[in-house]
Amino acid sequence: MTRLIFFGPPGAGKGTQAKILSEEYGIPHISTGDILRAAVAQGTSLGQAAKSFMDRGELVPDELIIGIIKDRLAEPDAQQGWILDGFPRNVTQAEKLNDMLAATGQACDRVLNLVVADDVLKARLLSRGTAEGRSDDNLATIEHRLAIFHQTTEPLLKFYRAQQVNLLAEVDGDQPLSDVTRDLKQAIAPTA
Ligand SMILES: Nc1ncnc2c1ncn2[C@@H]1O[C@H](COP(=O)(O)OP(=O)(O)OP(=O)(O)O)[C@@H](O)[C@H]1O
Ligand SMILES: Nc1ncnc2c1ncn2[C@@H]1O[C@H](COP(=O)(O)O)[C@@H](O)[C@H]1O
Repeated sequence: MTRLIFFGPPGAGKGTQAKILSEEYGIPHISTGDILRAAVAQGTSLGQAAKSFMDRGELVPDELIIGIIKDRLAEPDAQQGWILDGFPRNVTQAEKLNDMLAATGQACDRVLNLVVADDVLKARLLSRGTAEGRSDDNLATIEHRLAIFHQTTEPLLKFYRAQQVNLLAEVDGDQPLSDVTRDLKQAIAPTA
């Protein structure tokens, strides 16, 4: 059973690595950002409610996000484990996740913190904006997303550090892709 949270700032490589390891471990990659972008593209009520927050680089209100995660974690494919990417992003979300897991006798196995410096992140996100056309990958919104990360999301590290010894592991995300994957695997299963 593998239940993992990929943690880190925008552009740290959470999605890239989650895709690789979800295939390797045979567990779903659950990205709240991907779910929201799909909802925006489909014009659903969730997408309409989330769009202006996403365009500004603000966090979408907790009640919307928590509902998404609750429904997604109840799907059959999520019963054997998962990789969360982009959730939780504040202490309220982390507490709700703990409550949801406790209600079904589950727990997170590892929180993997991908560490990358802001100047590297900015360069990565600007080039992703050019390559993939993600509308929030413009300089002003990138800078705001980084500020929100440092103000609101990064304090979660203290929350997880206080939860349980060895729950949180730090990985250098500023290395070639395969080295990051290797270090993540080592942090997930140190004896493997
Ligand atoms: N180790 C790496 N070295 C160089 N570039 C990388 C590395 N990992 C990811 N990238 C590139 O950086 C960009 C951001 O990566 P990715 O989308 O995986 O980040 P993320 O943490 O999921 O970001 P966000 O939270 O904004 O969605 C992508 O263009 C990706 O190809
Ligand atoms: N967990 C979340 N809480 C609030 N808002 C969220 C969350 N996950 C995604 N968002 C919104 O979507 C964009 C893009 O997210 P990425 O994880 O970078 O793909 C983010 O800026 C929030 O507006």
